[in-house]
Amino acid sequence: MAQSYFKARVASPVNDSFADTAFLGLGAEKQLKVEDVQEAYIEQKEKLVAALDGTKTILNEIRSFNREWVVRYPTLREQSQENVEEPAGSSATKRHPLRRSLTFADNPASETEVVLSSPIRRGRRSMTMTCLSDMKEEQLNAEEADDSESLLPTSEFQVLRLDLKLGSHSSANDSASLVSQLEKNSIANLLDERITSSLSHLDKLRLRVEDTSSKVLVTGDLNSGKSTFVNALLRREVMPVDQQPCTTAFCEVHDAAENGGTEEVHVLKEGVTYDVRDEATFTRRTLSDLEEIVVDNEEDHLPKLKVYLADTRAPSESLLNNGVVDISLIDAPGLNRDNTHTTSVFSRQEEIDVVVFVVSSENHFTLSAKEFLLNASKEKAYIFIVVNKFNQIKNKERCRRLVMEQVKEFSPQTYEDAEDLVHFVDSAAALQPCANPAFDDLESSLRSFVLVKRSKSKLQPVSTYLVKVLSDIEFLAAANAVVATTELHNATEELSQVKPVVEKMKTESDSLNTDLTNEEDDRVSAAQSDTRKILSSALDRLSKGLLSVEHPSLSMPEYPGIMSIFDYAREVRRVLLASLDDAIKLAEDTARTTTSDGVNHIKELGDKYLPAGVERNKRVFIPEAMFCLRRTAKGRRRSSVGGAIVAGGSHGLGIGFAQRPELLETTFLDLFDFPYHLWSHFESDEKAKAKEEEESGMPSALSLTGLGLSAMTMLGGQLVGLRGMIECVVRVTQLLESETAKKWAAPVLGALTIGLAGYVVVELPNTIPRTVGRRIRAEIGNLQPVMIVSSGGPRKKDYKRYANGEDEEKGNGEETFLNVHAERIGQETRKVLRLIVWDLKSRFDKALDERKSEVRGAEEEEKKARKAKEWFEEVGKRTGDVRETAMLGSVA
Ligand SMILES: Nc1nc2c(ncn2[C@@H]2O[C@H](COP(=O)(O)OP(=O)(O)OP(=O)(O)O)[C@@H](O)[C@H]2O)c(=O)[nH]1
Repeated sequence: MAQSYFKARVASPVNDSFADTAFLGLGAEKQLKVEDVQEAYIEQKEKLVAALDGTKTILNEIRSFNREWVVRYPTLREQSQENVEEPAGSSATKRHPLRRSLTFADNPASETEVVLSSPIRRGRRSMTMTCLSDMKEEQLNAEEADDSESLLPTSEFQVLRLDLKLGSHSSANDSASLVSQLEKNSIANLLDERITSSLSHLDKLRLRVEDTSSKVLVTGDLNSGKSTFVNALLRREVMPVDQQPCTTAFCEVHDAAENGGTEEVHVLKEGVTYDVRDEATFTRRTLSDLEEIVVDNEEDHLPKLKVYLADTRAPSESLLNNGVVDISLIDAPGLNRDNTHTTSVFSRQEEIDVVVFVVSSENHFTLSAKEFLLNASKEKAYIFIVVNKFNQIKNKERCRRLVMEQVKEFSPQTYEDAEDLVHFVDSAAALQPCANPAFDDLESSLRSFVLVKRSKSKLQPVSTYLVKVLSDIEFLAAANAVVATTELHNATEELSQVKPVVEKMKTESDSLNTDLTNEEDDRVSAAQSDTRKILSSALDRLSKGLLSVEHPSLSMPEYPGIMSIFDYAREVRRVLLASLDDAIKLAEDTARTTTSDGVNHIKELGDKYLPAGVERNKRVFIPEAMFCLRRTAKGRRRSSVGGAIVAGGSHGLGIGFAQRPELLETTFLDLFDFPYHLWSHFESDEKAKAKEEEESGMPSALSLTGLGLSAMTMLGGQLVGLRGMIECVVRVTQLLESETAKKWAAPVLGALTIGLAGYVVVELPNTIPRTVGRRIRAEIGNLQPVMIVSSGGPRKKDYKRYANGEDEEKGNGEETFLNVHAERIGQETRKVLRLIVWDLKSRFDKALDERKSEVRGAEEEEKKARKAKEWFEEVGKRTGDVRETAMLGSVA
């Protein structure tokens, strides 16, 4: 297997084993070692390829996971001792060395205390993070002990770093303003872009690892002697050399064997992939054209050349024709020529395996040189340094010392291996035929670095990059696992609070409905029955000649004397009717109180059934608004708006009966309730007949007789009680039939007349209120018309029922009166209660729906957070494993 990595045998006529040892310039006894190195290289290369693929898979997974769960970009900060609060009950006296403050770019103000930990797995460590609040003291102590023997894991981004200008120096205000600019999603997008570019770099690295050839980039400051150095390696003056800056192209020097043994120059065409066998991809030129092609090109157009050279030297001496791997030497433009050139060189260094940096011993490292080297050392731990033009330096030791100090600064690992990697030579002298041991030593080291230590020169950069990316992923995964754990806790906590509320509300929904229905029905029934009681008692009192209800502003009129008896009867009628209005008002006031109690109780039910945090009904109930007229938009008074019911027609409430002209009409019957007296003496059919007459308004013969007698007695200047008058007529008739009686008739009649006159004078003032009251009570059923109006307009049915009791048993108008008012007041009560009941029900239903959706949301969050937590933990572990593979692959 190792053989396949040796240079194509067609180009090397010697046998394998001889070639391997001889070409490498090693003794035959070292042959075994070379093969071992090749074997190890292949093994390491395969591991690295696996690690590369594993890393790509993980990065791709993070990208797609980033779409469903926004991956957060974390920052870890050391804490100052005084800011640290120990967890309650902790006896720890000193702060945990791995304790950090975890913040996120999208919310820098919020910090989570975490402890980094590195569980030992197969001898390697991979980072995990635990919230301090989730850790027990023993765990803290164990971590501390563990840490004392180990290195801290990487906790800062190296490759996936986003330039968000965040850091320990940013003030709280800066952070706060940053939050508004950098939302979670935009940071996630930036991270996605960073991952994408890292993925494309991994692709390049993979190609490089798979590529059996090695690319050696020769770069350095302008005029430092790069072309001279390449010529010295080739022992030919091929690359144009000038005292003034001249190289303005990338010249990639290959063994002519790769071009069928022909020495020539291929100028690559832009935009097409170069193929040595496809002339369409390049322009063929001769070596003598090289100077013309390389020198003075436009700044924005640096041609790429393939220069094929036949190195006539033995494979043991030649770098190009080495018999092991295809090597290409790239002569690049000087770094500090201008920006365009420098940037181009910077970008090329990513795809090459070995950087040979040529520095003039006269100038040491310039600023651009240091910048380039610092950048290159991020990936390439080892850099081959050629300190050129060394012969002309007088104080060579000082030059060595100063150069080495600088090397140590930008690449400590190169400094460690300085004997092999840093060479002080004179390239120009190497082109002379005389011996140049320093350059020979450099050449041997470079051959060894490129050929034998390929794992160091070719694989190490890949491994270094991979380890950095994987450490970043571990950090990212660990921090996001903390976020997911916190979100999981939050969701679980929210669920534990909201779920019981929803369950309670679900079970209580029915009982709330029952309570509300009962409350409404009970209050309406109470209002109706109170109305009945009040009005029924009012009618009873009326029939006894008393005010329906006691009222401070209402009293029975004084009896003015017999001469104003009609006026008295009219006034009595008006006062009694007004008192009936008061009774209705009293019934309404009682209903107001009942409704008010109902409203308060419903509010209490709201407090009982509505969960905390739900806004209560803040509307204030105004009882006075019940049974009130409201004005319409046009200013017309409506008998009812919103269900107010008007008793008393267009006169409105409270001035109903007492203002109705037909009710105020006073007749002789208010003085002598003739039918009433007749009922006491005649059979029931007569009673009905009389009542019928009264109702129809057509007096019968009897009532006419009564009327006639009343009129007669009034004409005589005296009033006689009806009962006495009738009795008198009956007795007189009986007496006239006997002779004895005829004798006594005249004196008896005279006495009777006197008695009757006395009775009228004394009794009549007392009987009028009773008579009028009884008559009003009887008239209640015949009221014409009483407007019963609801919010939907007049209700004909009620109108009729009240008007003539059509639906009721005839003559039961009083019952109808009670029913209509009980129903009216009940309706108004129900209307108010129903509104507040509806409000409470809707609040309850809305709150239940909201909490149900909160539960659904929290369940979804919990599910997502649990999945994310498990996912990040799994990715963290997997990344740790891949990192181990990547690190194993780097053994030189
Ligand atoms: N004495 C001495 N002169 C050298 C050495 N190397 C290069 N020079 C001279 O330095 C000058 C520049 O050499 P180049 O090889 O063209 O330098 P370069 O770095 O390729 O130049 P650019 O490609 O233009 O950046 C030439 O005059 C060389 O002769 C050396 O090792 N010793």
